[in-house]
Amino acid sequence: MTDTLTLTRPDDWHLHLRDGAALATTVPHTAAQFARAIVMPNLKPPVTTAEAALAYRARIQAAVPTGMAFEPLMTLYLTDNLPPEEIRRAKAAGVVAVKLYPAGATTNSDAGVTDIRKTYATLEAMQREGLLLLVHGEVTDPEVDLFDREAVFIECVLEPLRRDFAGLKIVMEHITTREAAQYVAEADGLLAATITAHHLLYNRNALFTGGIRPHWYCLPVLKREQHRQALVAAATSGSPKFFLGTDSAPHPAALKEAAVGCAGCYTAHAAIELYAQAFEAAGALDRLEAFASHHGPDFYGLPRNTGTLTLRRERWTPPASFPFGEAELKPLAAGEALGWRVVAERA
Ligand SMILES: NC(=O)N[C@@H](CC(=O)O)C(=O)O
Ligand SMILES: [Zn+2]
Ligand SMILES: [Zn+2]
Repeated sequence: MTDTLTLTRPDDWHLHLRDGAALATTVPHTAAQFARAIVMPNLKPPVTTAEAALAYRARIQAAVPTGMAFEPLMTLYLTDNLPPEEIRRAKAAGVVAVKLYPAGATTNSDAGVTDIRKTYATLEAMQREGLLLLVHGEVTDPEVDLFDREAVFIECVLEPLRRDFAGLKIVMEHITTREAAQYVAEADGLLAATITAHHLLYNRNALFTGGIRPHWYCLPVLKREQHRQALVAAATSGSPKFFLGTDSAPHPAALKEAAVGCAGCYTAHAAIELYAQAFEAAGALDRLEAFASHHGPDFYGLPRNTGTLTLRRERWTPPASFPFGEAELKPLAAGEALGWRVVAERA
Protein backbone atom coordinates (compact mmCIF):
# COMPACT_ATOMS: atom_id res chain seq x y z
CA MET A 1 0.00 0.00 0.00
CA THR A 2 1.37 3.41 -1.00
CA ASP A 3 1.82 5.79 1.91
CA THR A 4 2.92 8.88 0.05
CA LEU A 5 1.66 10.25 -3.17
CA THR A 6 3.51 12.93 -5.13
CA LEU A 7 1.61 14.59 -7.96
CA THR A 8 2.44 17.27 -10.47
CA ARG A 9 0.91 20.31 -8.79
CA PRO A 10 -2.81 20.22 -9.61
CA ASP A 11 -5.18 22.96 -10.80
CA ASP A 12 -8.80 23.55 -9.87
CA TRP A 13 -10.84 24.11 -13.05
CA HIS A 14 -14.02 25.31 -11.28
CA LEU A 15 -13.85 27.40 -8.13
CA HIS A 16 -15.80 30.10 -6.26
CA LEU A 17 -13.55 32.36 -4.22
CA ARG A 18 -16.18 35.06 -3.53
CA ASP A 19 -14.91 38.55 -2.73
CA GLY A 20 -14.00 40.98 0.04
CA ALA A 21 -13.20 39.51 3.45
CA ALA A 22 -14.02 35.97 2.20
CA LEU A 23 -10.81 36.00 0.13
CA ALA A 24 -8.73 35.84 3.31
CA THR A 25 -10.11 32.33 3.88
CA THR A 26 -10.72 30.97 0.40
CA VAL A 27 -7.54 32.05 -1.38
CA PRO A 28 -5.04 30.57 1.13
CA HIS A 29 -6.93 27.25 1.15
CA THR A 30 -6.82 26.93 -2.61
CA ALA A 31 -3.28 28.28 -3.01
CA ALA A 32 -2.02 25.69 -0.52
CA GLN A 33 -2.90 22.94 -3.00
CA PHE A 34 -3.45 24.30 -6.48
CA ALA A 35 -1.17 26.24 -8.82
CA ARG A 36 -4.07 27.74 -10.78
CA ALA A 37 -7.82 27.90 -10.59
CA ILE A 38 -10.62 28.92 -12.91
CA VAL A 39 -12.38 31.55 -10.85
CA MET A 40 -16.14 31.72 -11.30
CA PRO A 41 -17.61 35.15 -12.07
CA ASN A 42 -20.91 34.88 -10.16
CA LEU A 43 -20.25 37.75 -7.80
CA LYS A 44 -22.89 40.32 -6.90
CA PRO A 45 -22.88 42.07 -9.35
CA PRO A 46 -21.39 39.49 -11.74
CA VAL A 47 -18.05 39.96 -13.50
CA THR A 48 -19.14 41.02 -16.98
CA THR A 49 -16.25 43.17 -18.23
CA ALA A 50 -12.55 42.64 -18.80
CA GLU A 51 -11.91 45.58 -16.50
CA ALA A 52 -13.92 44.02 -13.66
CA ALA A 53 -12.11 40.70 -14.18
CA LEU A 54 -8.72 42.40 -13.91
CA ALA A 55 -9.74 44.25 -10.73
CA TYR A 56 -11.09 41.00 -9.23
CA ARG A 57 -7.87 39.20 -10.17
CA ALA A 58 -5.85 41.86 -8.34
CA ARG A 59 -7.96 41.46 -5.19
CA ILE A 60 -7.40 37.69 -5.32
CA GLN A 61 -3.66 38.09 -5.85
CA ALA A 62 -3.49 40.44 -2.88
CA ALA A 63 -4.91 37.63 -0.71
CA VAL A 64 -2.26 35.04 -1.71
CA PRO A 65 -0.06 34.43 1.35
CA THR A 66 3.60 35.38 0.95
CA GLY A 67 5.67 32.49 -0.26
CA MET A 68 2.79 30.78 -2.08
CA ALA A 69 2.47 30.80 -5.85
CA PHE A 70 -1.05 30.90 -7.22
CA GLU A 71 -2.44 32.10 -10.52
CA PRO A 72 -6.14 32.90 -10.77
CA LEU A 73 -7.53 32.27 -14.26
CA MET A 74 -10.36 34.68 -14.84
CA THR A 75 -13.78 34.25 -16.45
CA LEU A 76 -16.62 36.50 -17.56
CA TYR A 77 -20.28 35.97 -16.82
CA LEU A 78 -22.42 35.57 -19.93
CA THR A 79 -25.60 37.64 -20.05
CA ASP A 80 -28.20 38.23 -22.74
CA ASN A 81 -26.28 41.37 -23.67
CA LEU A 82 -22.57 40.78 -23.17
CA PRO A 83 -21.23 42.66 -26.22
CA PRO A 84 -19.01 40.70 -28.66
CA GLU A 85 -16.46 43.55 -28.43
CA GLU A 86 -15.97 42.73 -24.76
CA ILE A 87 -14.65 39.32 -25.80
CA ARG A 88 -11.71 40.90 -27.60
CA ARG A 89 -10.92 43.05 -24.57
CA ALA A 90 -11.27 40.00 -22.33
CA LYS A 91 -8.88 37.98 -24.46
CA ALA A 92 -6.34 40.81 -24.33
CA ALA A 93 -6.72 40.97 -20.53
CA GLY A 94 -5.90 37.26 -20.19
CA VAL A 95 -9.45 36.10 -19.44
CA VAL A 96 -9.65 32.46 -20.51
CA ALA A 97 -13.34 31.59 -20.50
CA VAL A 98 -16.94 32.77 -20.29
CA LYS A 99 -19.49 31.15 -18.01
CA LEU A 100 -23.04 30.37 -19.03
CA TYR A 101 -25.55 30.30 -16.19
CA PRO A 102 -29.09 29.73 -17.37
CA ALA A 103 -31.03 32.51 -15.57
CA GLY A 104 -32.20 31.24 -12.19
CA ALA A 105 -30.33 27.92 -12.36
CA THR A 106 -28.13 28.40 -9.30
CA THR A 107 -26.53 30.80 -6.79
CA ASN A 108 -26.26 34.38 -8.18
CA SER A 109 -27.57 33.48 -11.61
CA ASP A 110 -30.37 36.07 -11.84
CA ALA A 111 -28.38 37.98 -14.46
CA GLY A 112 -27.84 34.78 -16.45
CA VAL A 113 -28.95 33.91 -19.95
CA THR A 114 -32.70 33.77 -20.60
CA ASP A 115 -32.38 32.45 -24.16
CA ILE A 116 -29.13 31.10 -25.56
CA ARG A 117 -29.92 32.51 -29.02
CA LYS A 118 -29.52 36.00 -27.61
CA THR A 119 -25.83 35.26 -27.02
CA TYR A 120 -24.93 33.94 -30.48
CA ALA A 121 -22.91 36.97 -31.63
CA THR A 122 -20.89 36.79 -28.42
CA LEU A 123 -20.35 33.04 -28.76
CA GLU A 124 -19.12 33.65 -32.30
CA ALA A 125 -16.60 36.14 -30.96
CA MET A 126 -15.47 33.58 -28.36
CA GLN A 127 -15.06 30.92 -31.01
CA ARG A 128 -12.95 33.36 -33.04
CA GLU A 129 -10.82 34.53 -30.09
CA GLY A 130 -10.38 31.05 -28.62
CA LEU A 131 -12.17 31.66 -25.32
CA LEU A 132 -13.78 28.60 -23.78
CA LEU A 133 -17.45 28.36 -22.87
CA LEU A 134 -18.10 26.91 -19.42
CA VAL A 135 -21.65 25.82 -18.72
CA HIS A 136 -23.81 25.23 -15.70
CA GLY A 137 -25.69 22.47 -17.48
CA GLU A 138 -29.20 22.53 -16.08
CA VAL A 139 -32.45 23.76 -17.56
CA THR A 140 -34.54 25.94 -15.26
CA ASP A 141 -38.02 24.99 -16.45
CA PRO A 142 -40.00 24.35 -13.25
CA GLU A 143 -41.90 21.64 -15.13
CA VAL A 144 -38.72 19.60 -15.40
CA ASP A 145 -37.94 17.44 -12.38
CA LEU A 146 -34.96 18.79 -10.45
CA PHE A 147 -33.11 15.51 -10.86
CA ASP A 148 -33.58 15.49 -14.65
CA ARG A 149 -32.47 19.04 -15.39
CA GLU A 150 -28.94 18.11 -16.46
CA ALA A 151 -30.04 15.41 -18.90
CA VAL A 152 -32.66 17.74 -20.41
CA PHE A 153 -30.06 20.51 -20.76
CA ILE A 154 -27.84 18.22 -22.83
CA GLU A 155 -30.63 17.40 -25.22
CA CYS A 156 -32.32 20.81 -25.46
CA VAL A 157 -29.44 23.28 -25.10
CA LEU A 158 -26.01 21.70 -25.37
CA GLU A 159 -26.50 19.46 -28.39
CA PRO A 160 -27.94 22.26 -30.60
CA LEU A 161 -25.28 24.68 -29.32
CA ARG A 162 -22.46 22.33 -30.26
CA ARG A 163 -23.94 21.92 -33.72
CA ASP A 164 -24.09 25.71 -34.21
CA PHE A 165 -20.58 26.32 -32.82
CA ALA A 166 -18.53 23.41 -34.07
CA GLY A 167 -15.26 25.19 -33.25
CA LEU A 168 -16.06 26.34 -29.70
CA LYS A 169 -14.36 24.58 -26.79
CA ILE A 170 -16.95 23.81 -24.11
CA VAL A 171 -16.60 22.50 -20.57
CA MET A 172 -19.66 21.03 -18.98
CA GLU A 173 -19.07 21.98 -15.37
CA HIS A 174 -19.73 19.78 -12.34
CA ILE A 175 -21.42 16.89 -14.15
CA THR A 176 -23.62 14.76 -11.92
CA THR A 177 -25.24 12.07 -14.06
CA ARG A 178 -24.49 8.97 -16.07
CA GLU A 179 -26.10 10.69 -19.06
CA ALA A 180 -23.64 13.59 -18.88
CA ALA A 181 -20.61 11.34 -18.38
CA GLN A 182 -21.61 9.27 -21.37
CA TYR A 183 -22.43 12.27 -23.55
CA VAL A 184 -19.06 13.89 -22.84
CA ALA A 185 -17.12 10.66 -23.28
CA GLU A 186 -18.65 10.10 -26.71
CA ALA A 187 -18.38 13.71 -27.95
CA ASP A 188 -15.61 15.18 -30.10
CA GLY A 189 -12.42 16.58 -28.59
CA LEU A 190 -13.89 20.07 -28.07
CA LEU A 191 -16.14 18.99 -25.20
CA ALA A 192 -14.86 18.13 -21.73
CA ALA A 193 -16.27 18.06 -18.19
CA THR A 194 -15.23 18.82 -14.63
CA ILE A 195 -16.23 16.56 -11.76
CA THR A 196 -16.38 17.62 -8.10
CA ALA A 197 -15.06 15.57 -5.20
CA HIS A 198 -18.46 15.57 -3.51
CA HIS A 199 -20.22 14.10 -6.53
CA LEU A 200 -17.59 11.32 -6.56
CA LEU A 201 -17.97 10.63 -2.85
CA TYR A 202 -21.68 10.98 -2.13
CA ASN A 203 -25.05 10.10 -3.52
CA ARG A 204 -28.30 11.85 -2.67
CA ASN A 205 -28.77 9.84 0.52
CA ALA A 206 -26.13 12.13 2.04
CA LEU A 207 -28.66 14.97 1.91
CA PHE A 208 -31.03 13.14 4.22
CA THR A 209 -28.91 11.01 6.58
CA GLY A 210 -30.74 11.16 9.89
CA GLY A 211 -32.34 14.48 8.93
CA ILE A 212 -31.86 17.22 6.36
CA ARG A 213 -28.19 18.07 5.80
CA PRO A 214 -27.84 21.52 4.27
CA HIS A 215 -24.07 21.32 3.94
CA TRP A 216 -24.48 18.59 1.33
CA TYR A 217 -26.81 20.72 -0.75
CA CYS A 218 -25.36 22.04 -3.98
CA LEU A 219 -26.46 22.42 -7.56
CA PRO A 220 -26.66 20.33 -9.57
CA VAL A 221 -27.94 18.35 -6.60
CA LEU A 222 -26.40 14.98 -5.62
CA LYS A 223 -27.93 12.13 -7.59
CA ARG A 224 -28.61 8.39 -7.19
CA GLU A 225 -25.81 5.90 -6.50
CA GLN A 226 -25.77 4.65 -10.11
CA HIS A 227 -24.88 8.18 -11.22
CA ARG A 228 -22.13 8.51 -8.62
CA GLN A 229 -20.67 5.25 -9.88
CA ALA A 230 -20.75 6.50 -13.48
CA LEU A 231 -18.90 9.66 -12.42
CA VAL A 232 -16.25 7.62 -10.60
CA ALA A 233 -15.85 5.46 -13.69
CA ALA A 234 -15.43 8.56 -15.87
CA ALA A 235 -12.97 10.30 -13.53
CA THR A 236 -10.83 7.19 -13.14
CA SER A 237 -11.07 6.09 -16.78
CA GLY A 238 -7.97 7.96 -17.88
CA SER A 239 -10.01 9.82 -20.51
CA PRO A 240 -8.55 13.31 -21.03
CA LYS A 241 -12.11 14.69 -21.26
CA PHE A 242 -12.60 14.59 -17.50
CA PHE A 243 -10.72 16.73 -15.01
CA LEU A 244 -10.77 18.19 -11.54
CA GLY A 245 -13.06 21.09 -10.70
CA THR A 246 -14.00 21.33 -7.03
CA ASP A 247 -16.92 23.75 -7.39
CA SER A 248 -15.96 24.70 -3.85
CA ALA A 249 -18.72 27.23 -3.17
CA PRO A 250 -18.66 28.85 0.28
CA HIS A 251 -21.70 30.42 1.94
CA PRO A 252 -22.08 31.74 5.48
CA ALA A 253 -23.26 28.79 7.60
CA ALA A 254 -26.34 30.73 8.68
CA LEU A 255 -27.47 31.04 5.07
CA LYS A 256 -27.16 27.30 4.50
CA GLU A 257 -28.78 26.30 7.80
CA ALA A 258 -31.95 28.19 6.92
CA ALA A 259 -35.54 27.65 5.81
CA VAL A 260 -34.36 28.31 2.27
CA GLY A 261 -30.71 27.29 2.29
CA CYS A 262 -28.09 28.36 -0.25
CA ALA A 263 -26.68 25.84 -2.73
CA GLY A 264 -22.95 25.18 -2.60
CA CYS A 265 -20.49 22.93 -0.74
CA TYR A 266 -17.17 24.19 0.58
CA THR A 267 -14.34 21.74 -0.11
CA ALA A 268 -11.28 23.91 -0.82
CA HIS A 269 -9.83 23.32 2.68
CA ALA A 270 -9.21 19.64 1.85
CA ALA A 271 -9.88 19.39 -1.86
CA ILE A 272 -7.19 17.03 -3.08
CA GLU A 273 -7.59 14.88 0.04
CA LEU A 274 -11.27 14.37 -0.79
CA TYR A 275 -10.42 13.42 -4.37
CA ALA A 276 -7.69 11.05 -3.11
CA GLN A 277 -10.29 9.40 -0.91
CA ALA A 278 -12.62 8.89 -3.88
CA PHE A 279 -9.88 7.60 -6.19
CA GLU A 280 -8.53 5.24 -3.54
CA ALA A 281 -11.99 3.82 -2.89
CA ALA A 282 -12.16 3.05 -6.62
CA GLY A 283 -8.69 1.43 -6.54
CA ALA A 284 -7.46 4.11 -8.93
CA LEU A 285 -5.01 6.28 -6.99
CA ASP A 286 -2.60 5.91 -9.91
CA ARG A 287 -5.09 7.79 -12.09
CA LEU A 288 -5.43 10.79 -9.79
CA GLU A 289 -2.50 12.75 -11.19
CA ALA A 290 -3.75 12.75 -14.78
CA PHE A 291 -7.23 13.83 -13.66
CA ALA A 292 -5.99 16.49 -11.25
CA SER A 293 -2.91 17.81 -13.04
CA HIS A 294 -2.74 16.85 -16.72
CA HIS A 295 -6.13 16.73 -18.44
CA GLY A 296 -7.21 20.26 -17.46
CA PRO A 297 -4.23 22.21 -18.81
CA ASP A 298 -4.12 19.97 -21.89
CA PHE A 299 -7.75 20.81 -22.71
CA TYR A 300 -7.34 24.53 -22.00
CA GLY A 301 -4.15 24.62 -24.10
CA LEU A 302 -2.04 25.74 -21.13
CA PRO A 303 1.26 24.26 -19.94
CA ARG A 304 1.17 21.62 -17.21
CA ASN A 305 2.60 22.75 -13.87
CA THR A 306 6.16 21.91 -13.00
CA GLY A 307 5.89 21.90 -9.19
CA THR A 308 4.61 19.06 -7.04
CA LEU A 309 2.15 18.35 -4.27
CA THR A 310 2.80 15.54 -1.82
CA LEU A 311 0.15 13.74 0.21
CA ARG A 312 0.72 11.31 3.04
CA ARG A 313 -1.58 8.60 4.31
CA GLU A 314 -2.66 10.01 7.63
CA ARG A 315 -5.91 10.09 9.57
CA TRP A 316 -6.81 13.66 10.41
CA THR A 317 -9.88 15.75 10.92
CA PRO A 318 -10.05 19.18 9.30
CA PRO A 319 -11.47 22.05 11.36
CA ALA A 320 -15.27 22.01 11.56
CA SER A 321 -15.50 25.69 10.70
CA PHE A 322 -13.50 28.63 9.38
CA PRO A 323 -13.87 32.39 9.72
CA PHE A 324 -15.62 33.88 6.69
CA GLY A 325 -15.51 37.63 7.02
CA GLU A 326 -17.82 38.32 9.96
CA ALA A 327 -19.57 35.00 9.42
CA GLU A 328 -18.77 31.33 9.92
CA LEU A 329 -18.01 28.87 7.13
CA LYS A 330 -18.74 25.18 7.63
CA PRO A 331 -17.06 22.88 5.13
CA LEU A 332 -18.50 19.72 3.65
CA ALA A 333 -18.28 16.71 5.96
CA ALA A 334 -17.24 18.86 8.92
CA GLY A 335 -15.89 16.77 11.76
CA GLU A 336 -15.31 13.69 9.61
CA ALA A 337 -11.83 12.19 9.38
CA LEU A 338 -9.90 11.95 6.12
CA GLY A 339 -7.34 9.35 5.11
CA TRP A 340 -4.88 11.52 3.19
CA ARG A 341 -3.22 14.80 4.02
CA VAL A 342 -1.18 17.30 2.02
CA VAL A 343 2.27 17.52 3.55
CA ALA A 344 4.27 19.50 1.00
CA GLU A 345 3.67 21.86 -1.87
CA ARG A 346 6.55 22.78 -4.15
CA ALA A 347 6.06 25.54 -6.71
N1 LIG B 1 -22.68 24.74 -7.02
C1 LIG B 1 -23.47 25.42 -6.23
O1 LIG B 1 -24.36 24.83 -5.63
N2 LIG B 1 -23.36 26.75 -6.05
C2 LIG B 1 -22.47 27.64 -6.73
C3 LIG B 1 -22.94 27.99 -8.10
C4 LIG B 1 -22.78 26.87 -9.10
O2 LIG B 1 -21.66 26.43 -9.37
O3 LIG B 1 -23.78 26.43 -9.68
C5 LIG B 1 -22.31 28.92 -5.89
O4 LIG B 1 -21.84 29.93 -6.40
O5 LIG B 1 -22.66 28.88 -4.70
ZN1 LIG C 1 -22.92 25.68 -11.42
ZN1 LIG D 1 -19.80 26.45 -9.32
